[in-house]
Formats: sequence, structure tokens, C-alpha cells
Amino acid sequence: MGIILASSSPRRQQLLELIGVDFEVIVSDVEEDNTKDMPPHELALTHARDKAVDTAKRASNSDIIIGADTIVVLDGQVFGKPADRAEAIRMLTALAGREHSVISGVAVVMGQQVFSGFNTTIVRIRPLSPAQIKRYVDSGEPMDKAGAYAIQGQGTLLVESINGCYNNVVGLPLGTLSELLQQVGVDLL
Ligand SMILES: Cc1cn([C@H]2C[C@H](O)[C@@H](COP(=O)(O)OP(=O)(O)OP(=O)(O)O)O2)c(=O)[nH]c1=O
Repeated sequence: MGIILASSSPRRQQLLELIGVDFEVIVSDVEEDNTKDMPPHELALTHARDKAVDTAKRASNSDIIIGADTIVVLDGQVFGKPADRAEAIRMLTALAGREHSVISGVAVVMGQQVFSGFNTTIVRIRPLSPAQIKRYVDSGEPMDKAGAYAIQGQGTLLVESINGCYNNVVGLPLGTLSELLQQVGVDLL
């Protein structure tokens, strides 16, 4: 029996290390589709489950697979990772001076069993000038991040306040994950 993280995200790998989990990484082939017509938290849950179930096909039946998905939601509109610089600028322009939700879905798969949950954090972004947004996008940091910012990086300068779990914004709500792992018999504490 081993624990497998179905994620290419270095942040998720670091967070899992933080809580003392021994794991290997097998990245899933799942492509996220943020245009699916479903409530945002269902979208994050579906993607997290799809990633874990896909990786489970390449693992043993006794392995425990963890999948996750993070999205940013503003006025019901879902922001994933920006496709290009122009989209990153559009996302940050929309988020500036306002509150949005960051939702991370997490799924734990063992054999035929699938457990999943999600967490929501409210983040308020400072008012930003077009020049500030352009400079931040030019740093390259936004490109592989949902909503085009990284709270754990220089993007922290964009954040006015957060309400809820910080690690959920970075990509892996560890409290939610530990509850799911308990359901497959793994107690982290
Ligand atoms: C809002 C925010 C997101 N993110 C990241 C977390 C996720 O890695 C990414 C959202 O993309 P995801 O599709 O959730 O994950 P991923 O493509 O990076 O990795 P994989 O699908 O292989 O698991 O945005 C931050 O690192 N910091 C932030 O502040």
C-alpha cells in the first residue's frame, strides 16, 4: 500500500510533505474543462475525482490516490489557469478591488472507493492599476495559477485579506484532505 499524488503541482507536493505524508507522484492525463455547466464547487470536485480515478488506473488496487483541483470564482464565473498573457491581464483586472472565492476540490480513491470534499476561501484583491497588473503578469508567476495569481509568491502583494484556509488557496486544503484520508484508514495525527 502506498500513497500517490495525482498532481503535477509543486505546491501540492510541498504541502503534502509538510504534513509528513510519504508519497510518490503519478500525474493524471485529465484535461480540465471549466466551461462545464455545473455549480463551481461541483466542477472542482469532478476534476479532483477525475484526476485521482485516472491515475488509479496506473496504480495498484491497494494504493491510495489523491487528486485536487483549484478554481477561482467571481460572480459565478470560473477562472482556471490563464491561457495566455492577455487572459491573465483580463482575470486580474476583473479581480482587482473585489472579493472572490477560491474553491479547491480534493478526492481520495482506494480501489473502487471514492471520497471527495471541497473547501472555500474568500480572498479580497487590492485595487490595482493597469501598470501594476502588467508588471505582475510580466513576472511570469500568474501563468500556471488559477485566477492568475499566487498567494504564496509575489502575488501576496495583491492580496488585501483572506477569510478561510490559506493552504486551500495554494491548492490543497490539508484539513479536508486529512478527513478524507481518515475514511480510508489513514490517521495523520
Ligand atoms: C489562487 C492560487 C492558485 N494556485 C495554483 C494551485 C494549482 O496548482 C493551480 C490551479 O490549477 P489546477 O488545475 O488545480 O492544478 P495544476 O494544473 O497546477 O496541477 P494538477 O492538475 O496536475 O494537479 O493554481 C497557486 O499556486 N496559488 C494561488 O494563490
